[in-house]
Amino acid sequence: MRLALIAHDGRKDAMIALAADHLPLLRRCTLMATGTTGARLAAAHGLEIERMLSGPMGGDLQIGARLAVGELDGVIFLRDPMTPQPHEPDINALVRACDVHDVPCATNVSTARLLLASWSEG
Ligand SMILES: O=C(CO)COP(=O)(O)O
Repeated sequence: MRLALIAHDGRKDAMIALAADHLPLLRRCTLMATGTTGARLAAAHGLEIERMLSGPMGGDLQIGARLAVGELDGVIFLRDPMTPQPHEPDINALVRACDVHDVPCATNVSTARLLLASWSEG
């Protein structure tokens, strides 16, 4: 399973907690992340993660490009719905790419837990 993990600043603690509950699965996965999210996850859990640029610097676009060529099986993208983001077009492009290529994309913790539980079984 090849997963991308992305969280806005207001959702990074939620991402760390989510990952803590699914470490056996995540350790079996090939992981990529935007820059700061990846750094936080690596520091908190020792996960091996390919880190892209930070989101506002183009990291979402890098992940979208990899997804578009078939290199991802799922995306967990904990967006902060309460805070405007300067790179909103990049965020929309990544979520759109998930829809274009029919790649599962969880944008909140509840959906992410459902996907992770499903992937843990598979
Ligand atoms: O902004 C982001 C996603 O849109 C996340 O980027 P960082 O993980 O670098 O904070």
